[in-house]
Amino acid sequence: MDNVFDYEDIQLIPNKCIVNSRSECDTSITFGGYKFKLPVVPANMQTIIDESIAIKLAENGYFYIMHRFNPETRAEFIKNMHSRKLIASISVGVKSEEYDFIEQLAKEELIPEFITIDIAHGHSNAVIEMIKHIKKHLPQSFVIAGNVGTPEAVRELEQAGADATKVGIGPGKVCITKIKTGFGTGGWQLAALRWCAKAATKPIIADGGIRTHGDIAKSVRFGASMVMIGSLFAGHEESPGQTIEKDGKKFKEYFGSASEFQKGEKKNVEGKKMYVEHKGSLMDTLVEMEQDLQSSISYAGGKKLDAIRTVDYVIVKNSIFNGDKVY
Ligand SMILES: NC(=O)C1=CN([C@@H]2O[C@H](COP(=O)(O)OP(=O)(O)OC[C@H]3O[C@@H](n4cnc5c(N)ncnc54)[C@H](OP(=O)(O)O)[C@@H]3O)[C@@H](O)[C@H]2O)C=CC1
Ligand SMILES: Nc1nc2c(ncn2[C@@H]2O[C@H](COP(=O)(O)O)[C@@H](O)[C@H]2O)c(=O)[nH]1
Repeated sequence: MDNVFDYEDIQLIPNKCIVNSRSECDTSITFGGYKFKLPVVPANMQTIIDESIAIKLAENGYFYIMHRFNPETRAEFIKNMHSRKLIASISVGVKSEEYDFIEQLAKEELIPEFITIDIAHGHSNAVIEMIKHIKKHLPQSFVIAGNVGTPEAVRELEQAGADATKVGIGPGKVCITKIKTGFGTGGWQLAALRWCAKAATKPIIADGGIRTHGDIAKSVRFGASMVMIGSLFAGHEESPGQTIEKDGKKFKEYFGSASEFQKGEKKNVEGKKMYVEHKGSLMDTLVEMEQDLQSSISYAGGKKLDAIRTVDYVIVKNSIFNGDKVY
C-alpha cells in the first residue's frame, strides 16, 4: 500500500468545461443490467430504508437495497415489488436459515433481481459458500457480496461468482469496529477503494464514510460503480426510526446494524446509535445530490459520469475541512 488518504484529503482537478449548463450532464449509471438515475444507494439499514422508501426509490429510477432485519417479510416484499413491476433487491445473511430461504425463493419462482450478502467480515468461507448457493438456486439474480477491504477479498468473492463486491470495513458514521477491534478501512476508505478497484474485474460498491456530496464524485474517480450511503440519508421525513425534539429542534435516530439497538442484546456490538438533525424530504436530497454530481461532471470536462473516472487529483491532507461547512 503506497499512498494512504481519505475523502477529506483529496481534491479533484478541473478540466475545461464542454457544456453550457450543468443540466446537460448525465449522472445515470447502468448497474446489474438496469439503468439508475444516480450511482448512489441508501444503506441497507433499518433506520435508512423500509418498504415504502424502497417503492419510492424504485418508482423514481433510483437503486435500492432492502435490509435483512425483518427476514420473514422478504418473500412478500419481492411479490409486492414485482406486482408493481418494480425491481426486487433484498439482503441476506449467511446463517443456515438463509440457505433454506434461498431454496424457498427458487421453489416458489420468486427471483429477486438483486441479492446482497450483508456481512461485517465478507472475506470468509461463509460468504463464498452463500454466493455459490445463490448462484446454484437463483442464477438470474445479480449477487453483491461484502463487506471487504482488500484486493485478495475482492478477487476471491468474484471468483466464487459474486457479480459485484462491496468495499468498506469500519468507515461508517455509526461504526465502532475500528475502535473495538483495531481493524478496518476507517480513515483510509478512499485509498482502500482505489486498492480494491485495481484488482476488481466487476463493479465495486464503495460503502461508508461519505460525508459530503463531493465524496460521491471522489468515489467514482477511485473506482466505484455505486456508492452506498447511510448517515447522509438518515433523519429525513420518510426515514424509519424515532424522532425526538430537543431545544425546539427535531432529531431522528440513526443506528448501526451491529448496534445493541439492532441486535436487541449486548453481544458482539460493533455499532452505535446517534441522533441526526431532521433534514426534510428524501427526494429533495436526491435531487440536490444529482445537481451536485452534474456539477462534478462539468468540472471533469465531460457530459457523462465516466468523465470523472480519469481526472487528475491532488492529495492535500485535510484539504476540505479547513473549518469549512456547507451550511
Ligand atoms: N461495514 C462494516 O464495517 C460493518 C458492518 N456491520 C453490519 O452489521 C450487521 C451485522 O453483521 P454480522 O455481525 O456480520 O452479521 P450476523 O450477525 O448475521 O453474523 C453473520 C455470521 O458471521 C459471523 N461473524 C460475524 N462477524 C464475524 C467475524 N468478525 N469473524 C467471524 N465470523 C463472524 C457470525 O457469528 P458470530 O456472531 O457468532 O461471530 C454469524 O455467524 C450487518 O448488516 C453488517 O453489514 C457490522 C460490522 C462492520
Ligand atoms: N462497523 C459497523 N458498520 C456499520 C454498522 N451498521 C452499518 N454499518 C456500515 O456503515 C455504512 C454506512 O456508513 P455511513 O458513513 O454512510 O453512515 C453501512 O452501509 C454499513 O456498511 C455497524 O453497526 N457497525
